[in-house]
Amino acid sequence: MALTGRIALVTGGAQGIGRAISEALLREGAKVALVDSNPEVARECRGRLEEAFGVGSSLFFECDVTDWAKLQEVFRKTVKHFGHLDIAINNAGINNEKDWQKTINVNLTSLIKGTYLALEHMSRENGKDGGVIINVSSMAAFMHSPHMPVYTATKYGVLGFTKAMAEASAVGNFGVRINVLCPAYVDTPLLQTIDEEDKMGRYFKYKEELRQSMHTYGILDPSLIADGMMMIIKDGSLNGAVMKITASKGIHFQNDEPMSA
Ligand SMILES: NC(=O)C1=CN([C@@H]2O[C@H](COP(=O)(O)OP(=O)(O)OC[C@H]3O[C@@H](n4cnc5c(N)ncnc54)[C@H](O)[C@@H]3O)[C@@H](O)[C@H]2O)C=CC1
Ligand SMILES: CCCCCC(=O)/C=C/[C@H]1[C@H](O)CC(=O)[C@@H]1CCCCCCC(=O)O
Repeated sequence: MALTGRIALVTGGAQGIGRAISEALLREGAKVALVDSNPEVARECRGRLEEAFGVGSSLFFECDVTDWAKLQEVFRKTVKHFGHLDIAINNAGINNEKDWQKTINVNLTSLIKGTYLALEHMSRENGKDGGVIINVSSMAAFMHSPHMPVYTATKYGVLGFTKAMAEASAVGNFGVRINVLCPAYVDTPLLQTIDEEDKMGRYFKYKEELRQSMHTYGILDPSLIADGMMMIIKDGSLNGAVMKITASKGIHFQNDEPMSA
């Protein structure tokens, strides 16, 4: 998919991985709707992006992805403003083992809703022209840790949901490629949550072990995750792909064992 004139929507787009992919998309001539619940980071991000890529290349929506009505409105306004939607990246995610139900609501429930909204505006089922969806899981879906059990559960859920939706899209001829991306540790503010007792709750006492895990496995730059996302966006053959990104192997894919009869 060449990106000039393509329209992307990125949740959690104002910081970290979401900001990295938003910048990468803008550099390649796409237009981006950034959806984020944090007005401060969004304001700073907007200033930088408009300075670098011009006013009008991006839209900013202050929206908590758990607010269903607002999320519907954001998708609707994006399509109304730009005319169509080609790329949806469900990236927004948190780590909060204390308020673990919020973690499920942001990381999984709202990602499911974001996927369905993207299909509403992209699927051939609805007379649209197709597109690509990237859902962000984690290597926590392959190497669980005792420190973040609910975060881990949400990332397992994102993996399974996305693989199933890719199959549904193929069977239903949606014309939408649906893929999942599983990074290891990435150098973003999310990692600071391991030092916050109000986020780690009962698992706060394990923070040194988590630090050691980060040291063992390394911490990736967000730009590498953006590179992986761009690969998925540009490779029209990818549907149902599970992209892993680690320090040891870089960008690579999970090869599923064939289903046995
Ligand atoms: N940083 C890491 O080590 C890894 C992160 N991931 C995943 O990557 C995704 C992005 O994470 P990071 O960029 O690291 O986090 P981050 O905390 O740096 O950025 C997340 C962005 O999402 C926004 N956000 C959070 N909750 C929101 C909500 N309810 N509605 C709208 N926006 C919301 C935040 O305001 C922030 O701008 C998450 O799904 C995370 O689970 C996966 C593997 C590793
Ligand atoms: C602190 C909140 C952000 C958590 C980021 C994340 O998703 C971390 C995942 C780790 C999980 O909690 C336990 C792990 O071991 C995950 C990292 C695994 C890295 C594997 C690298 C393997 C390799 O390099 O071959």
